Amino acid sequence: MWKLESGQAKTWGKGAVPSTIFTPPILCLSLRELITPPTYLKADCDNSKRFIEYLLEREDVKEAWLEHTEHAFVAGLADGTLPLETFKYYLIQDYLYLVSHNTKLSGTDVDIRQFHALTTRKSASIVTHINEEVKLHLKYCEEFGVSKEEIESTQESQACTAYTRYVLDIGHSEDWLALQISMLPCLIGYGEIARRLHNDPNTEREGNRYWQWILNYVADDYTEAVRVGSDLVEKHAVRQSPNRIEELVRIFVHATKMETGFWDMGMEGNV
Ligand SMILES: Cc1ncc(CO)c(N)n1
Repeated sequence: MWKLESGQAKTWGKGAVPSTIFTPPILCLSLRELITPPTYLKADCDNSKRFIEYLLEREDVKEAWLEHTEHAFVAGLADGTLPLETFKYYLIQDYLYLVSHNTKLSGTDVDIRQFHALTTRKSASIVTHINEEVKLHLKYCEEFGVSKEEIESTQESQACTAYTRYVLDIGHSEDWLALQISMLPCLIGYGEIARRLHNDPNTEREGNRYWQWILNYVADDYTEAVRVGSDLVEKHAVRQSPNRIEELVRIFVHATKMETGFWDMGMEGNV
């Protein structure tokens, strides 16, 4: 994030008139950076590829992405073999995860620029959707015999805490786009997993108690949230320098590993 160095503050004119002179970030970029298109728009790339597509096809992203989207937990949802207690524990933690994102990212208890921006810009749709998902989740938990009281008396797992605090940390220490990228695996991952399982003829439908989970994430409201969130990232990604893209990719990979950690936590039970 760009901070005002103490040496940058200057008094302007006579008396105590304002002001701090802020060095715009653009001055700190080299000319080369400014005129070089982002790596994924270079001549040797297929320019029609959008940023997210480019991201997911990168060798250094692919492995982490597959580990998350094709996790054993996901396979257990697809064929219905995931033990019920495992799923219930995951569900509780997922609720705590969503609530944590919801309250912390909605700007209600964090007063920093990015979070205000999140609630006031269109990107709020991501947070708004989380809001919706929280409500849905409670109903879904009930169907599995998990009450609100049980959820609220359960401690957050380490994986849950690590993930939500990582996103918060990016929000505090980086800028708005970095925050969006740190939430991108969360947004697009479940959408991609559910779409794949939904289209796969080998997925158990009848008699699979987790089929509804798949349906939840192919539902219109979720796919719409994915579309809006993705479009927003696309819009801003084209304006980033190559160095910045590399930084964002690192954030994306880290957040993806946090998603995998969340499934691991689900499989391993109470950690
Ligand atoms: C851990 C996790 N990632 C993504 C989603 C989708 O919003 C979710 N509910 N939980």
